[in-house]
Amino acid sequence: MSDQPTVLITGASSGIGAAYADRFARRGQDLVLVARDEVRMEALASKLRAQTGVSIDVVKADLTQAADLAAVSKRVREDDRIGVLINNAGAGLSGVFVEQSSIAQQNLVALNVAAVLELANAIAPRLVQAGSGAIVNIGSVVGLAPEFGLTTYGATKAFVLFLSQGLAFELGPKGVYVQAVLPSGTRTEIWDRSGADPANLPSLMEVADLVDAAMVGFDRREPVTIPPLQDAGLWEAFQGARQVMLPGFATTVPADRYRG
Ligand SMILES: NC(=O)C1=CN([C@@H]2O[C@H](COP(=O)(O)OP(=O)(O)OC[C@H]3O[C@@H](n4cnc5c(N)ncnc54)[C@H](OP(=O)(O)O)[C@@H]3O)[C@@H](O)[C@H]2O)C=CC1
Ligand SMILES: CC(=O)[C@H](N)C(=O)O
Repeated sequence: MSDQPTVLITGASSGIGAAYADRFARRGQDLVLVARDEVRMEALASKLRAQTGVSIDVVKADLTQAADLAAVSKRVREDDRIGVLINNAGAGLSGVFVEQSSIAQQNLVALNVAAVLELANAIAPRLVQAGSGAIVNIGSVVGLAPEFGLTTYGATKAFVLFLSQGLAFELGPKGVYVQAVLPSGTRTEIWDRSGADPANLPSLMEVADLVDAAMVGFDRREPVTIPPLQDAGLWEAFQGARQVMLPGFATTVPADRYRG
């Protein structure tokens, strides 16, 4: 057993989550892999156990199902070897808002929002008590861009960014590191799964490049890591513009433009 914290990764059966599993295993950290496809996770776990010698548990769970989410949440809450949560499981949703069914939107929110929130909620008190550990939430640049037209998906990812920034503000001073990772288009199965038109795919980053960049941000304890953003100054300017507004919210008087 490793003396480093165990890493629980949701959505570890493919794509970004599987790449995270590979990177943390190569750092010698034990893993808990969570997703629905047990066969794929077992295959990944066998390979990584053989290559790295780490211990890996596989947990089959559909995080949109209350009983499965509760079981994973209980594990996160109670297993004090788990010191890093990678909140990665997520899905996309193709089509325009008026054509998406309410149930499809609700399922998306269950996975991309409710499960992320529940697992953060399950681990945070324990990490605060320990004064260490990390929560990594996988958002998306789409959460910054209503103009991309992926309204429901983008809204879930805007939630992930806000949650991460709020948690960083609350938990950072208590020794817990919180990172939001905002990929843009990355070559994974998400496009196929969400029914995206292959003819309209954006240019895609390779998943290994995305996760290696995210790990650089992780090691630097960066609060928000945006691997495709070439000019970090743009993000800083965006944050600065937002923060300039904040003191002005403390007023009891409506702005002049709203007074007749
Ligand atoms: N690829 C991209 O372009 C981008 C991806 N992202 C985000 O990255 C994250 C990972 O996606 P990515 O690797 O690209 O896509 P993949 O489709 O390859 O991976 C998604 C993972 O989530 C798991 N998953 C899906 N539904 C459920 C469920 N109901 N319960 C439990 N696990 C589930 C899948 O496993 P299984 O089917 O076995 O359950 C799989 O392991 C997502 O949050 C996504 O929004 C963000 C920006 C860009
Ligand atoms: C489905 C998508 O839109 C993509 N994964 C992204 O977040 O860029």
